[in-house]
Amino acid sequence: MAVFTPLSDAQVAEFLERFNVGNLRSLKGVPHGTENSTFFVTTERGEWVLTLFEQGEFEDLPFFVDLLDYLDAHDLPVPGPIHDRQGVALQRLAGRPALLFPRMPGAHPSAPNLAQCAALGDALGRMHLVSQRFQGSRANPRDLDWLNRRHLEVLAFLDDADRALMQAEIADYTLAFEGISLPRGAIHGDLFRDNTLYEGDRLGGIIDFYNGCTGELLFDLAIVINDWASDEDGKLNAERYSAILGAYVKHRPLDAYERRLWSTMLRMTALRYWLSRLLVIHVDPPAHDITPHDPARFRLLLGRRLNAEIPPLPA
Ligand SMILES: Nc1ncnc2c1ncn2[C@@H]1O[C@H](COP(=O)(O)OP(=O)(O)O)[C@@H](O)[C@H]1O
Ligand SMILES: N[C@@H](CCOP(=O)(O)O)C(=O)O
Repeated sequence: MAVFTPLSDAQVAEFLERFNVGNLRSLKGVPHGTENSTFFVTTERGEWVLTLFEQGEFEDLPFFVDLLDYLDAHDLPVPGPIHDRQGVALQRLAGRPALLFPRMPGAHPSAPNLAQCAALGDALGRMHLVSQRFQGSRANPRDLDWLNRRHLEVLAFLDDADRALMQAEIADYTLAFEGISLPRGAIHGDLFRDNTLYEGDRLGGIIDFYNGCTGELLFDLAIVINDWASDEDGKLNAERYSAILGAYVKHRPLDAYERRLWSTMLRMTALRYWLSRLLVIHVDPPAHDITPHDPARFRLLLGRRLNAEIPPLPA
């Protein structure tokens, strides 16, 4: 269930008059979102996605609009927000902040093949190349400071071994990253398979930029590898790993510090999701009735990254 604020045809038809997108033909609530109300809208001019923002930091919405405008202008496969006849993207509808997007083609890849992995690495490399010049700024809401602060709230829910592991890991990351400055820019921040759409091997779109921020580019890349290149048992799949990274480094080669901190970043981003999922279950239950993601998946990934050799990075 992901339409938290229902909309009538009449409301949406009137809303569309603000834009130059044609007249409403059909409106359909999207069932599988988790945070916002999402609708597929068809007009005689095309297909659109209407998002009503239900929660989160509304003051960050202008950052997301600017970032998507910027990436769209640089030919990245993202839904550039539609601006109204006055040039304004961010709207209000049914008492909620609202954005209208083009509907991107395709479906989420649950088991991406190597061509799909390469397409993702290529797009992410291109994105990070240009995102270093993006002028907007939003601190990474899930950075090491956040880990240091918020892990304290879940320690009581862990067994002794996991509690010791989480504390030792965060202490290790704090030491490893101290005084080091990695290449930074705008990042997606949550680039899981279900935030992409593919038509066959072609990447049709990268969506859901609401964890987008400015931070370390390597953080984004490590999130991608953990989700896209891990097998069911949590081990890294060497082929998918090489396909993504090989395509990525053609656009943005990694520097010496990034190479040195790569395995630490893979562990840190695994722990980031272990922690955020534990927080959802034990500390901040969602406002709506949705099934929480399983923290055990990222506990497993963290264990694998600690105990198995990480394949070499491509040159
Ligand atoms: N621009 C888009 N093009 C195509 N489908 C989209 C687009 N934006 C969202 N969707 C679809 O709507 C679903 C929910 O959107 P999303 O922004 O991920 O919401 P939530 O943050 O609530 O999970 C996505 O999984 C996707 O299927
Ligand atoms: N994709 C994430 C959810 C988003 O992360 P959050 O820290 O903003 O909750 C997941 O799979 O857990």
